[in-house]
Amino acid sequence: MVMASLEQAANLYPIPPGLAIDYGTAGFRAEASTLPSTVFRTGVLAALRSRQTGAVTGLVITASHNPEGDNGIKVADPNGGMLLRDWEAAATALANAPTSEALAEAVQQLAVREGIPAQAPSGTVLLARDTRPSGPALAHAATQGIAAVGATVEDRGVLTTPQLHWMVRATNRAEAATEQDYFRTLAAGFRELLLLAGAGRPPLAPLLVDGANGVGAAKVERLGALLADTGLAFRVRNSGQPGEGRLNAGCGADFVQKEQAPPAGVTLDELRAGRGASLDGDADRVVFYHCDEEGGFKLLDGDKIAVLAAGFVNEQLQALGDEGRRWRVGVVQTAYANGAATDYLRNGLQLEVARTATGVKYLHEVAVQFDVGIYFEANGHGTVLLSAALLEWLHQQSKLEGAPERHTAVRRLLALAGTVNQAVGDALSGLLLVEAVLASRRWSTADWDALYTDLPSRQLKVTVHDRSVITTSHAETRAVTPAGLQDAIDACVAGVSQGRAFVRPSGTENVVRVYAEAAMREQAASLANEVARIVHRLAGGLGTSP
Ligand SMILES: CC(=O)N[C@H]1[C@@H](OP(=O)(O)O)O[C@H](CO)[C@@H](O)[C@@H]1O
Ligand SMILES: [Mg+2]
Repeated sequence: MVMASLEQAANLYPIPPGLAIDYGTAGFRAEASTLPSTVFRTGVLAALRSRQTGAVTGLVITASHNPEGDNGIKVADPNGGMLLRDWEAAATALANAPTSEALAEAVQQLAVREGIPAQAPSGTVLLARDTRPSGPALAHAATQGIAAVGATVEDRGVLTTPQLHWMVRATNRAEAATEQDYFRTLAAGFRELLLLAGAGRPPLAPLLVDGANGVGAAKVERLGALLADTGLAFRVRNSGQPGEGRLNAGCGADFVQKEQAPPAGVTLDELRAGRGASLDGDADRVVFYHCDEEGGFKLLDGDKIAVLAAGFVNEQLQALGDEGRRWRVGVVQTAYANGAATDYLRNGLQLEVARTATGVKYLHEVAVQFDVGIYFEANGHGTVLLSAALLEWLHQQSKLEGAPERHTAVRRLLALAGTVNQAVGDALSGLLLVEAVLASRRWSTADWDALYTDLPSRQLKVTVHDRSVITTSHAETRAVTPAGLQDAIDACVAGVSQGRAFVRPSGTENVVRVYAEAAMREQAASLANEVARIVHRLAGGLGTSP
């Protein structure tokens, strides 16, 4: 590596005064104008990771559900998953190195620590961005960073986050890895699942899709066009076209899930006729909703998707008898999972449920330990992963003669692995997964919703002077600091029927998140309010108390 050229290139991207940025829940995120140096340096890091592993890595420029003026950057590891956690600290160190000399030094240290030989292959990074106006300039900064350490960049243009992750995984497996291949793979899996649903199934109902005015809108249109002959009809709202609203403003998966309300441009009346779904700003999350019998808005969140997927997988494995039952199925959730969902998975479906900290990188790590690992955050970010051993066994089984039900189960599981992105959570996969399972089961949205009843819950955000004063333990369900915070929360929860509440600093926004659930809606809301006031009082709240 030629450090002089790195230093020279880095001089064009000086770090803004006072910058302190952290590789958080899902990469770096901040107001876009503060990001060029961070993005340049993350380009350097992704190139080094590629060089170290001898495989391509990926970079996506996006701030997902954040407002349009923010942006960010995430690294895709060679397996298509999130950046190895060991490397996150290096990403933070590189981003915060105060001068270009300090950056070169940090790069040297990383090269030594990770044993990256000077003569290693130069490295290749696949690059993509979402639709934010700040994207092209930041993509240029990333390109410069990648080039500064002699690696090659392949700019794939505007893509969803999961598309880029899928491409990284496919490239490193020497599989076809263009965007067209991505669409073809998902579509082929979906067609197979529909075929196996049998001739008697009702036609697919049209689905309203809220594209959050982001990258997912155009991609979902393309997917829909490819599958039009199956009867799948996406009616896209918040498409980001001129005249529509702004990215994530009053729409998108995060808004709908947190507010438990329909997105802009979708009325309850329309939902009476069919279900809707909302993607987030980079299309790695999806939540569904419908209008219930009382005429109210009902959310079907990531927990509901996990339950639907888990039940379907479970049923296929059961159909394979003792041999099927020897494969371990596990569902991974975070503390935000509704208590009723966890209960249904454990006691209704008799499945193993694991719990991790927030952020799909943690869920994914645990999910890969199962033969079928199903993970979804309540906000709709997740996927279904099938192990290599299970896939190989299924391929063998698919070649054998056997009872038709057995054969169907094998083919369904294989089709699932194509439909559902095996690299990361993917909203487009989520749409197809839900539609295919509902069609297979001949279920309406109401049938799906009726599997279990969510405990009422409420989420709030509190702005504090420094959110890092809150530290947590037990998968973020207990506050360790500041002193007295957890005791005060415990005291509030104590009197509430089926009450549960926790707080944690967000890793993507400058807020503290409050979660509360309880047997009754009003109790969940007042518990959340009370806890928010405690946070404001004990953790340095800004402005007036909530
Ligand atoms: C409560 C919640 O939804 N938190 C989200 C949010 O993280 P925070 O660290 O809570 O800001 O964004 C993450 C990235 O999309 C996602 O993984 C996570 O689940
Ligand atoms: Mg996202």
